[in-house]
Amino acid sequence: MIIKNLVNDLHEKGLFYQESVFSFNEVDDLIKESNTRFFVKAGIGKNKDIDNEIRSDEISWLTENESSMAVIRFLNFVKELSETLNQEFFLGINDFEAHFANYPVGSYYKTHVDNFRGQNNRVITVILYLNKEWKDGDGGEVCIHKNNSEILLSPSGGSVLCFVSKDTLHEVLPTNKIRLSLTGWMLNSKIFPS
Ligand SMILES: O=C(O)CCC(=O)C(=O)O
Ligand SMILES: [Fe+2]
Repeated sequence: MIIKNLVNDLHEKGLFYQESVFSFNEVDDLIKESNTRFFVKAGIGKNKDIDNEIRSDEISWLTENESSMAVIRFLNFVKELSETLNQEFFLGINDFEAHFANYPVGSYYKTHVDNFRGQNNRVITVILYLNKEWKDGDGGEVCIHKNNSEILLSPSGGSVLCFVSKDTLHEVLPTNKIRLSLTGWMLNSKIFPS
């Protein structure tokens, strides 16, 4: 059901957001998994330049051989979604990349689209938020800029946000609490030179 709603919303609005897609148990397992991992400061663009003016989160990429059941559940969710999107819209999705992202207090990610200049192999962005008990005032909302309006969404635990990567301008507002997520991109292999 979730997958069907998700595909419909992506088709009609280029955007899907829903709370409680993953349970608090699943969120807990992913938080535990993130605590075992090594994070590095996130970079910008192909060269991974560090620029604290643009983004100040820390990330830990998933690898080819993840063994945590919680991560595998997330990957299976993405696989089912990619297969459905390919069947319905021939998007040619054939790969996936993802990282945990940890935003320390005060950090943010300024307005951007999710493709490096001259590349558009990121087709759909999928984010699972891992913050239990997120309240108004905690900041860290994701802000989507669309058709001259702004949509503010909470990074509350278990919520999933998906959008079309190439033309969705978005940003992460400064967070007042540590903010954790699992962020990924469904890829197709087409990379066009700039
Ligand atoms: O965590 C979010 O809400 C968005 C993160 C983001 O825009 C990115 O990692 O490209
Ligand atoms: Fe992004």
